[in-house]
Amino acid sequence: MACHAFVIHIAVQTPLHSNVGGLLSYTHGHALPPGTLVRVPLGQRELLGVVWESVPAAHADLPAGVALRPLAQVLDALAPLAAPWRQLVAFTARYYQRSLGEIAATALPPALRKLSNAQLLRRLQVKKKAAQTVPEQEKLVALTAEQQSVISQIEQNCGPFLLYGSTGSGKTEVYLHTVAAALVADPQAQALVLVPEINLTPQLLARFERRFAPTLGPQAVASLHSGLTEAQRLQHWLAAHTGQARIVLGTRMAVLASLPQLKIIVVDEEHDPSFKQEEGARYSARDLALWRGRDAGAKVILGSATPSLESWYACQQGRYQRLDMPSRIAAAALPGVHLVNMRQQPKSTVFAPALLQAITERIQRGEQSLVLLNRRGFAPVLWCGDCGWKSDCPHCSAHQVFHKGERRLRCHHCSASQAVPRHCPHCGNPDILALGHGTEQLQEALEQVLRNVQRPDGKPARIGRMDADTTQGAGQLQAQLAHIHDGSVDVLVGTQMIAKGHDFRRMTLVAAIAPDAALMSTGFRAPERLFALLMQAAGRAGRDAAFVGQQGSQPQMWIQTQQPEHPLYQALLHHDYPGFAQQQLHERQQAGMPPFVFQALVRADAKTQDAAQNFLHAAAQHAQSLPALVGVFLYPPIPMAVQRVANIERAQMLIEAASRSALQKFLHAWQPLLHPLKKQHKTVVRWLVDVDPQNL
Ligand SMILES: Nc1ncnc2c1ncn2[C@@H]1O[C@H](COP(=O)(O)OP(=O)(O)OP(=O)(O)O)[C@@H](O)[C@H]1O
Ligand SMILES: [Zn+2]
Repeated sequence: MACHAFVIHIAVQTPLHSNVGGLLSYTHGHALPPGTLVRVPLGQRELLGVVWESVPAAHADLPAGVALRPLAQVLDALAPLAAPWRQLVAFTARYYQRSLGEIAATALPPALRKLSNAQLLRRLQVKKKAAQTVPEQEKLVALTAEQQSVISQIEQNCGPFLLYGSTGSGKTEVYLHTVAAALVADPQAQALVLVPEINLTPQLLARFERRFAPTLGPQAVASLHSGLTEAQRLQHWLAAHTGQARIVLGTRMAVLASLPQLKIIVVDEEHDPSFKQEEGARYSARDLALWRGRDAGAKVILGSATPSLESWYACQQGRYQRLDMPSRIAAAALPGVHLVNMRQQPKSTVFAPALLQAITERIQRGEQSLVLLNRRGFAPVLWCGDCGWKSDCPHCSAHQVFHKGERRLRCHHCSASQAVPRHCPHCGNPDILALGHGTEQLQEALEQVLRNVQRPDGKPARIGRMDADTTQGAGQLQAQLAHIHDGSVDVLVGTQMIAKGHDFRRMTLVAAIAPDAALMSTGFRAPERLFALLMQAAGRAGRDAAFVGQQGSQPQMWIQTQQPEHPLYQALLHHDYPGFAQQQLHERQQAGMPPFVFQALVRADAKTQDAAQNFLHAAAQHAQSLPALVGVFLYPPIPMAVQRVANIERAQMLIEAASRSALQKFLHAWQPLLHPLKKQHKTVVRWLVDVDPQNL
């Protein structure tokens, strides 16, 4: 008996939905500090878990007849995860309606699951010996007046701050300075810097390393993102947990890192939708950063040239402090915006002649242009003019996209692919047409029309492309970015991935080829997203005032549209984010949409649409008996916009409340009723709750 004197409650990731609040109990000879990592048996397997609390067996209040199993192993090579980290995990689980164990497992590096205590100990020792080269100290630039003023505001106030700074206004320099100030003020302090996309990490990482590694050592800056190997991710996570890493830079997953001395958090491009995790635990890294900062007493700086309407509104309410940097560095001009009325162009026009002329002149002068189209592949659909056949995905309610280079049709929802048919599979017609355009086709078209255009060195123009298809392989992304920076690409065709964050120095023209498609989209966030995308894209042009001046060039943003009079484009014409935000917030308030209401979505996936909707109807029925339903509105279940994916029918039900706490209270009361419901609806494959959903 003495050897099992304590019952230890452990956060473990159990099979989905089987255990809601999710602590499992085991026995151990003595109490363990909360946050200790352990390995526990579950069925036939052994899983990683985190100690939540230890209770003397005599007081454990267990149901009679339950025999607990002992812990398998205590990983005490590692210091326990600190209380603030556990609070963050607990908050995330509670707020996003997940189990503690799932969030803890999401937050820990996967490699930890496989290591024994002895192996872990070895890792910790090896890591200390690892020698790395220290980059050369970067030369410090003189701060602009706007940068100075913002930095001193951050020093003197608590925040949270919204750094509303123009594209190319030097926000990165503000981050570097405020991080440096926090690290100097406290020799143990740690900083967390979040970026939306993995493709933005290499250059920012290099920047932080050049600034900090010479003084703090090569291991002071660590990165956390999905592009790391399991071994790297473990090593970087350990560096953060042990305090050796003073700065952790990463994508949304980094917000859950163990940072025992966290003093400052930066969320760059805070408006970006990628901060929201869209599968598993659907958390918003930006929102968690704000919670974590408040809880840990760390300053939080959100930065953007096109803030989210949520953050903009929070400033208006006085919840965040807004700091402005309206000017670009070295008085560089924002690009002049040209709206091309495509109603006045022949129907088949892909590039307006005036745009091609402007691109041609830039190639001849040795400047770069960026051509933006948010659709990869060659054409979104193949079509037979004789019988009306279309390249529909057999498994999804979507077309399969034509990828010409690969000679395949590929579904962007389920990844199913097949060879491109030579004849119409229905009627045998050999003339199948590619409808619409993707980035692959634009690249081919530009290679064709610009084939006789020469660069200043007499060589033919080079057309590059960057999208999810060209950047899959290891190192491809960095290699392609390097080509753009060293000037070996003259025109770059790409999707939204190249439109934001990058500091391209030789780019003087950006063109959005067919942005109207996004205007037709039904989601209420579509205008906000489109405006941000276009303004960010425009922000890639003319960043280097000296280069523009020496070239005698003019930075330009071209927009090809059927609706030049649309208020969104008119606001863009004047780079008027505040005007656009005001108009959008007004509309949202009138229509009762976020940030004026709070939303959650329940989704059900099933073999048939009826089954999915029936589950949601039953869920709504169960809600009627709950007192917490007061002030909460349940909309009727509807099919999702893409109704079927991989042969699974999907339905959703929107839940709305005027206050966050009313919504949370309701979800907490309701969720326990939904778990048993799944058992009654056998054809429901899965269901999930998405709190503060971004895609409606
Ligand atoms: N004080 C300064 N003096 C000279 N150059 C500066 C200064 N501050 C920043 N820069 C340079 O200005 C350029 C733009 O800065 P940065 O990339 O930080 O812009 P940003 O505000 O993050 O823009 P975006 O929102 O488009 O990402 C960079 O090349 C940076 O090195
Ligand atoms: Zn499919």
